[in-house]
Amino acid sequence: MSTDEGSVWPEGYALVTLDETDSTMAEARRRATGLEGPTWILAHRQTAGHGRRGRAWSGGEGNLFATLLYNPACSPAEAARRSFMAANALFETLAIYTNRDALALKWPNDVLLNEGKVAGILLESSGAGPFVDWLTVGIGVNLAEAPPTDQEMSAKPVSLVGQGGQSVTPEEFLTVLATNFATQESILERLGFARVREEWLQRATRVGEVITARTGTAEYRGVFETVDEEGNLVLATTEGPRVIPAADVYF
Ligand SMILES: O=C(O)CCCC[C@@H]1SC[C@@H]2NC(=O)N[C@@H]21
Repeated sequence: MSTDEGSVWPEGYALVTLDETDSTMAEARRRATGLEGPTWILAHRQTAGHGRRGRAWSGGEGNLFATLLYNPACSPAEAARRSFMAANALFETLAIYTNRDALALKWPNDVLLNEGKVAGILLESSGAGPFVDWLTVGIGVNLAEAPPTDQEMSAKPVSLVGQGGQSVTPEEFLTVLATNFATQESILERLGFARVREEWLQRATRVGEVITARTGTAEYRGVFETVDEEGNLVLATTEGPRVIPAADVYF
């Protein structure tokens, strides 16, 4: 498939486009049983979009609401590291439509534009054994408008257009994003997670600076040392190094 702007849809990936759904995550879950191959689900509107930690994810038509459903044939821990690949793919895609120096990645899986949150990533998987049965990589990008928020956010929402970026349709954006994500899969296959991590760290914000990580039950403040081989946040705190698997980060 090729779009008006000339981008080519990646081989081996199916695309389902919906005018409206509750959430592309829920839509993917419903389609997981009969899954024949990697499938991107794109919706123009969501009535019950959600983000990490059960937060609502809203936004009007013109923004991107998409989920990739596939079986990566790996353990749950390896599946979870796909969020770094999604972040790298998002960074590369957004860099086509705006100044790449204004973009940065924020652990664990936000993309910042001029320090505001322009995109979020949500992973869900299923499987009782050593391998996942399926993985969903949900991606929301504020292409056209930043949703209003009354929730506590660690970075205020911004939109691509609102920050002076080019106007792009969700279809065109997803075509480039899907291609960039497929490239990340082949980097993982050929060079391993170490290479994905290296790319992510080059684009990460606040490495070497003092940040705060809130886990829901505890708060840690320290220097953002790195992200380890498992994708954990590593903070140097006054009590020594602290390895954090999941948290919200505040600057
Ligand atoms: O930053 C976050 O909390 C993650 C946001 C993920 C939002 C996307 S929009 C497409 C997909 N469908 C959903 O309901 N959520 C994800």
